[in-house]
Amino acid sequence: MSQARQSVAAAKRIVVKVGSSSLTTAIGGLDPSRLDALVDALAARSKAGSQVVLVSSGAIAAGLAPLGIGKRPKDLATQQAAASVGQLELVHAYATSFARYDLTVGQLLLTADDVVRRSHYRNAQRTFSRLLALGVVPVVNENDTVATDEIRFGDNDRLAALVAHLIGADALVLLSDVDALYDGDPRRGGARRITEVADESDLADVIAGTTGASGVGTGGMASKLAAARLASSAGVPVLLASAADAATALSAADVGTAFAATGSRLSARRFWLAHAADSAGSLKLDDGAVAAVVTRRRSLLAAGIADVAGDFDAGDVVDLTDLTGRVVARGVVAFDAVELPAMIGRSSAHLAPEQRREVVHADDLVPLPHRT
Ligand SMILES: Nc1ncnc2c1ncn2[C@@H]1O[C@H](COP(=O)(O)OP(=O)(O)O)[C@@H](O)[C@H]1O
Ligand SMILES: N[C@@H](CCC(=O)OP(=O)(O)O)C(=O)O
Repeated sequence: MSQARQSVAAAKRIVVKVGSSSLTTAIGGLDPSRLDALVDALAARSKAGSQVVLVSSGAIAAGLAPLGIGKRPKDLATQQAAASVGQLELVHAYATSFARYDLTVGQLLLTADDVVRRSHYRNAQRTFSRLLALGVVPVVNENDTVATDEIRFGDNDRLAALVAHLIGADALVLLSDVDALYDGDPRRGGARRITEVADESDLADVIAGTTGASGVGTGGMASKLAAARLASSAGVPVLLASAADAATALSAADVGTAFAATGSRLSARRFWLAHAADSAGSLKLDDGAVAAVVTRRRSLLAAGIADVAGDFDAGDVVDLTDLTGRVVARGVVAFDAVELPAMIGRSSAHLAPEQRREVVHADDLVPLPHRT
């Protein structure tokens, strides 16, 4: 059995994400028998001593039937109305279902702001940890009713990966309507199941579609793959499996696709910087500066900057790119955007005394893995 599967089986703290398509019926609305089957598996895990956090989609899908709407609406206002009605149905169904095992659920609705702003990030961390200490099963979703297009996570796979790191989970399980990652969309036939992903090379031939079969979810396999990469590169092993296989998936059986943790666990601050924070602009680095910050983990000095874009203030997060525009790192910038153009390309000796300091300090800088 692979290390990743063992980690899922042994995880003391585990985040499980389930997609809309795994909770709803073909004619719309929640499917109580599928929801109960999922809760059976999660409750068993909880009774066995693990802390379980459930990230559940399905608010919009669950709201369609009560509102007499036939298919997933395209406009944001109707999606929000459906989520408003559906989220209530969803948590009520979970509360009732977990109560069969004397387990209490708590609802946590997050917006992107809750992880983008550092003070909010810490606050969310505290809430999770208190809920878990109290033996509650947190049921998490995006706060769809207030999220606007600009501030949306947009997909719960990413939200689940962020939550897994936020709470220091030992493993992340992504449950869907498909039983594994394949090298191509299995609906087309001839696709091969990927059982283990040890590193990026195992994903070289994989084509992940951006739409699901059900029409009720978002993002398709592409968003699951992105989330699995995000979590595994930050030290959290991931198992992607079918919701119908939840019980076996949680007990290390050979189902689904297991992603080994590739990177080391980042501190909460570095993870936030790399994956959650909004970037307010970018700095284009020459080759020497890229090598200095990415390979040698040095601070970024004005001399290595070739160009500045965006309207940021000192203290904002910016992307650092190479000369081709590829993002190689992110960091907290120490100068306002208006001040930098006159400084870039100059060595310290040619800068005013108050400008002779790092533009991005090494402690505030995270290199990003190269993605093809
Ligand atoms: N390479 C792939 N491997 C597996 N499934 C894929 C792949 N490419 C596309 N898909 C499709 O993605 C779907 C899962 O996405 P989606 O329905 O959005 O899930 P959920 O609602 O669980 O978030 C599968 O049903 C499958 O048809
Ligand atoms: N927050 C939305 C779900 C968004 C989402 O990512 O959906 P899915 O692709 O089914 O996991 C909802 O509850 O309807």
